[in-house]
Order: sequence, then C-alpha cells, then structure tokens
Amino acid sequence: MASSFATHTHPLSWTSPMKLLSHSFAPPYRKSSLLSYRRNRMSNCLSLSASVNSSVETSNTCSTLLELCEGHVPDLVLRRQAFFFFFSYVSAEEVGYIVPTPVQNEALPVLFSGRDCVIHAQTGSGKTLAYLLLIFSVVNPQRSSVQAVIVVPTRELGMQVTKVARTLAAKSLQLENEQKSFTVMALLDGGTLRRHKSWLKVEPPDIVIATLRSLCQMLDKHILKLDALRVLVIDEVDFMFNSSKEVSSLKKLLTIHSSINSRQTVFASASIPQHRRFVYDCIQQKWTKANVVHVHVNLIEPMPSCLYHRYVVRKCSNKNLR
Ligand SMILES: Nc1ncnc2c1ncn2[C@@H]1O[C@H](COP(=O)(O)OP(=O)(O)OP(=O)(O)O)[C@@H](O)[C@H]1O
Repeated sequence: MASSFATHTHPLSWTSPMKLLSHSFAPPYRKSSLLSYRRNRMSNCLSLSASVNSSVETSNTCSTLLELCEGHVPDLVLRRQAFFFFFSYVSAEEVGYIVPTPVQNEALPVLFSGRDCVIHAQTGSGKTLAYLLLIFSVVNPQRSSVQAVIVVPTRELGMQVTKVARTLAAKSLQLENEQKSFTVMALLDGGTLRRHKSWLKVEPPDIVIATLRSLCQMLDKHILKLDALRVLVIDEVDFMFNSSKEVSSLKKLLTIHSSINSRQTVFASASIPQHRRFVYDCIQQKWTKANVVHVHVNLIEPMPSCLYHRYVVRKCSNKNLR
C-alpha cells in the first residue's frame, strides 16, 4: 500500500543552548498533569494494523528562529520574540526563542509551505511554538473572524497554550497605535462561557484555544462559526482519539474542517504509537490532505548496537576473607 505522505525524522541527540536557557527559567515539564496519563497510554495504540510506506527526507538546518520565520510570521510577532529574549535576562517569567529546537527546524518549513502536518516529538520539544508560529503567519488581525482553532484535551494545557499565544500576540511597544493586534480567546471547561458568548457575537477573536467540549457547545449553539477557519490544530491528538467521550465530536469537527477550502490541519503529540497507520487514516478520512507530512523528532538515544561485558578477577588471600 503506497502513500504520498512524507516522514521527516531527526534521529540525532540534541541539547540546544536555548533549551538549557529555558530550563533555567521555566519548569522542565510545564504540562506535568499530562505526564501521568501519557505514561499510561504509551502502551495503548490506535488499534489499527495496516502499514504505510514513508519516505525520509533530509533535515533542514537554519541558524535562527527569526531566519526560519522571516517572510512568514509578521514583524510584530518576530519583534515580540526578540523583545522577550532581551528582557528574559531580568524576567524569570518569559523566555526568548532564538535557536529553533529540532522539531521547529523540521516542522516550520513544512507548515509555512501550507501542507498539513503531524508533529510528533517528545514533551517539551517545542511543538506548541511551532504551530503557534504557523497560526501567526496565516491569521489576518484585520479580519473579524475566527481563523485558527487549537483544540486541547484539558483546561490546564489550554491555559498554558493561551499564555504563550497571548505573549506572542501582545502589542509591542514599538507598534503603531492604529494597527490592530491579534486577539486570542480561551474557551476552556469551567470558564465563564457567558462572557465569551457575547464576545464571540460582537467581535470574534482571531485565535480560539478550546477544549473539545466547550468548542462543541459554542458550535452547536451557532455562537461560534468556522467559515473563515484557516488552521485547525489538535494538540495531544493520541489522547483525544483514545478518549471515548471525545472521539465522535473530534471526528465530526475534522469532517466539518475537511470541507473548508484553503484549510490547514496540524496534529501534535508526544506519542503516536501507530503513527503510520494514524497518518494513513488521516488521508483516508480526509482529515488531512494527501500530501500530509509526518515530522518525527526522536531525541532519545537509540539502544547501542552491541554491549561489551568485562570482568576483573581479583585474587583474595585467606587473610582478607577473615
Ligand atoms: N526555540 C526555543 N528556544 C528556547 N526555548 C523554547 C523554544 N521553543 C520552545 N521553548 C520552550 O520550551 C518549553 C517547552 O516547549 P513546548 O511547550 O512548546 O513543548 P511541547 O513540545 O509543546 O510540549 P508538550 O508535549 O508538553 O505539549 C517551553 O518552556 C518553551 O518556552
């Protein structure tokens, strides 16, 4: 069974200077509540078994994130990144992004080319920033419509993604007053959805970060419209597909999105046990276009090909034994 999707792999072990920097400012596992269920689901798979061929392409090398994003992400957002980098020396809250992580290096050119993408890399590898930069490259803040939706499995994860998105969206000091900045709405379970309903009606935000339940509530009541949607991101996709409560709503959402022209779909996850089968299904179900790219960055060192065992014979005299 042949397929046209490509798999980008990055087998090398990597420790970026920026990663070390980020570790000194940010907690190493921001999404700690997800770690326990991630461990549990490592052994679970998408319960499908056919295999799909994949082609491996060479990795892209780019020195800075700014170079990688130039011409795609608006200056406002790029300046924002640089701004935060300089201030990160005095602020423990915000960390600047200078060197792309391996997954950003691989995924960003694919995302900027307009292709659908499955971003598959370990926790803390920088997937969130990769898909947010894509969103900032396609969303037009002058249009008053929801142009990007990020679906997250939990409220906590949603709050973290919202924080990063709002940091990038915030108006920089140099920005001219009349220029409209990006608007980000968090539609998360347990929030005050009444306020959000009036906001959605009066002036729809550019970017919505939502749990599936809250998103479906708004869609069912026709308060949120996805006619102008350009990018749909499903974060922690394997968790969403493993959750019996969510899976039917998720499939419905993906089917609606597949009918929108000029759409781009991104799936992100730290673990997709049967990733080839998953990508094959995405194409078959039309959740992604046929030229979807699977970007797989695995920084875990592979098992060594062989092991040498040595032992030392030590002579003990009877005296030592006593
Ligand atoms: N290019 C970069 N340079 C420095 N730090 C970065 C860079 N990209 C991301 N980070 C930082 O690395 C940390 C982890 O990033 P992020 O949350 O995007 O990872 P993730 O792969 O989405 O994780 P998860 O699987 O939990 O969703 C964050 O603190 C983020 O600020």
